[in-house]
Amino acid sequence: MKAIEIKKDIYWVGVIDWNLRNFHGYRTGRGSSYNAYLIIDEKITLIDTAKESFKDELLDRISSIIDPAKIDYIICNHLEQDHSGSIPAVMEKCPHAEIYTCMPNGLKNIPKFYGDLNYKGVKAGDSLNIGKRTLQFLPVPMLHWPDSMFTYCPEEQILFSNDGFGQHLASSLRFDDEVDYSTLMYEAKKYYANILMLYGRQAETALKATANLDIKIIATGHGIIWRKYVKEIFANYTKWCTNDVEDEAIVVYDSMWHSTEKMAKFIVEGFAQKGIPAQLYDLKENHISDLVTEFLTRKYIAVGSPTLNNNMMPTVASFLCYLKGLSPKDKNRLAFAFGSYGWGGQSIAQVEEELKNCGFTIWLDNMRIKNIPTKDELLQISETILNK
Ligand SMILES: Cc1cc2nc3c(=O)[nH]c(=O)nc-3n(C[C@H](O)[C@H](O)[C@H](O)COP(=O)(O)O)c2cc1C
Repeated sequence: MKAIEIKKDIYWVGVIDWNLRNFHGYRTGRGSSYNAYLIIDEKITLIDTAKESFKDELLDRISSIIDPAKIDYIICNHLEQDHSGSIPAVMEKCPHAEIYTCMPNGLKNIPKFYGDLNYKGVKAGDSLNIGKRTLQFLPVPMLHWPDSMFTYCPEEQILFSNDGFGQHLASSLRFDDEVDYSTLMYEAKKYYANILMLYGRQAETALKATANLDIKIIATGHGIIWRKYVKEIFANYTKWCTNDVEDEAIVVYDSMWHSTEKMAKFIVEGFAQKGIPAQLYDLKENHISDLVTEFLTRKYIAVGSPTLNNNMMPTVASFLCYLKGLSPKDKNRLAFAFGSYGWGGQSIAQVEEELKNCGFTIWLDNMRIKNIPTKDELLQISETILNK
């Protein structure tokens, strides 16, 4: 396993997780990578590590450039184990190295992960001279853990952004101009939606903190390194974190006997007649992590469930639980609930309640239809949307 030079004396020494398909519930259909970077300077510096199970691959790539015993500094931009898990394995090779982590939370928490090692805390404005180069630390708390930080190298104009701007995308290629642009941007959007959407304010702060930096390369902690499309990924992050949505709708439902499904189709029809593009998703066929990705840039959301044993269907509950956790709590997002029922029909109000808990504005009274909808009832649905 060889290191890949991304700039003179700066190497990607990460690992590729080709077969990763589930990252704590986020479906990662294209795998991922855990990117680490080795800087050869007067002080040899390793930026981030990798999941513990990939430690041999990481050490192999480092060893293709230098003996890991020579590492002086390890920068831990984020404590989560996919980036920090190989710290003990690396420290076994270079026991005198110093580990830099963000203050206060990184420094406070890291001993619970890796015991008593040689930790140094850094804060906003701190920098570390490593020889010809300097590393400046930019804490980005809650993007997406309390200890998260970016590390910037002004001499090289590289931002080591850890989870920021990352994508779960496994590839033997390392740079944005080498891979398919729409796949790359879709995976960056999916990553933002599933990991960072609830931290929009923190993302905005992070963007402001980097606005005055000259950044030619964003060396991410996952996936592909940005060098050609730096402006584009910054522009998209600005859109995503400010809830700059399109006048488009997403309709999500489950259905046992197709009645709620019929309603869903006439909801899409109503949006289409109104000139609002809408996409329809059956929760039996679609993964919630794909649906929140679609939701990210759409203004309208309609969620439907028939009543099952006095409740909404578990698939719908799961989707709403996930959405509520990630929700940007944006009042400009417009929502409503719908569903078919047999007698009590409790599911529809439950769905509406969860949409309120997501922080959305309820745009339409919920739509309830007893048993199988008639043609007239279905036409009424699309007309209600059209006339709103
Ligand atoms: C196992 C089961 C449990 C149900 N429980 C309820 C219930 O508690 N309350 C209710 O109003 N309807 C209940 N229903 C009726 C369905 O909500 C009704 O048939 C509805 O039209 C189904 O919509 P769908 O075709 O979208 O699945 C139940 C149906 C089934 C099959």
